[in-house]
Amino acid sequence: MDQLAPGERYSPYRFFSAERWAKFRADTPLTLTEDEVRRLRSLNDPVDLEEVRRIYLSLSRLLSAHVEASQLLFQQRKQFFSTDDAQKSPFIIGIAGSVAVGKSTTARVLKELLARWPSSPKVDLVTTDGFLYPNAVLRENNLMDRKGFPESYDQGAVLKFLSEIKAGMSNVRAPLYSHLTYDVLEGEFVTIDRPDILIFEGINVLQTRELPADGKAIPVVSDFFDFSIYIDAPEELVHNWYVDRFMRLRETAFRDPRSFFHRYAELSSESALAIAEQLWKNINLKNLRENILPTRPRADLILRKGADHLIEEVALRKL
Ligand SMILES: Nc1ncnc2c1ncn2[C@@H]1O[C@H](COP(=O)(O)OP(=O)(O)O)[C@@H](O)[C@H]1O
Ligand SMILES: CC(C)(COP(=O)(O)O)[C@@H](O)C(=O)NCCC(=O)O
Repeated sequence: MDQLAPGERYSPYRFFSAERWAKFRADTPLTLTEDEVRRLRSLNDPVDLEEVRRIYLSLSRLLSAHVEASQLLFQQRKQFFSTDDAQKSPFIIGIAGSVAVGKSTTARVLKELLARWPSSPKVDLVTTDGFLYPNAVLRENNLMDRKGFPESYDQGAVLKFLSEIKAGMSNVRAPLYSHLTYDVLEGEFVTIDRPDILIFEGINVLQTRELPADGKAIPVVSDFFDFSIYIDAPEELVHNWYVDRFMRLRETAFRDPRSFFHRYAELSSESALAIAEQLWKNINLKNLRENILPTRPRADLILRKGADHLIEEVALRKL
């Protein structure tokens, strides 16, 4: 299951090497600078302007075609219903993938590229960590070792948020999370006010649930998506990225006394390494195998990374 399917004939995807994919950029202009990319990337993610040129410009062009097509369909629906008062809802892009695979960098780079289209769309980005239950609730329910698993999120709040966004409502609030305190920021929200495009990023966004026996289906998060992306990489590489990042954070963020992991800043590197390995193996790897990787075949587009976070292969769902 670790390789993307090599045979295209019976696959729902078309596969492209990064080099072939880069050609679909056509005349899409490069609207970011090296400094901007550096500012957008996460700790330990070496994405640079060349990677934006190679991968993200073609992706931006593809997404532009999808957004245009959805606007056209919206106009046709209006004609179909002979109505003029239909509310245009935001185009929602979901981004999924393992912890430490680099979702945040991709989401931020895309947000900037899309916002710089000639039509200057309003693009917002929301991450799902704000919808995690607060640590107090997780502790009460013995779920601290299940952070990131489906049951650690307030799924009802996620669905309410997305259905309000899709209904075209203004000033919809999303809760916020702090990686520093490792907890939801109580009473802090970001307000999303009718964007043209919303990027919704998190490990769990393509998850499904069992079909209800009574036929009364509750929606899943991806029911609200117009396009979905899964960021993929071999398990061993993601493991290395997680551990390397943890060791870098130990020298930076963990030094802050407010950091949940502050106590690890003073540990020997061997002990810190052992903790990182434990967090990876007992929580994030388990979650990747049980809940995240199984959702990969649901994505419209899969970006497959190799060493150094560089994308080596792109798989696009056939129409
Ligand atoms: N313990 C931490 N302290 C500070 N920042 C963190 C910590 N863990 C993760 N981050 C940052 O949070 C963001 C999200 O990380 P993560 O959920 O692992 O997803 P991804 O690496 O796919 O973007 C990244 O920008 C990462 O650098
Ligand atoms: C907060 C996360 C679950 C990521 O959540 P997401 O933003 O994808 O909803 C993850 O960064 C995390 O904290 N995992 C728990 C184990 C660990 O400390 O690495």
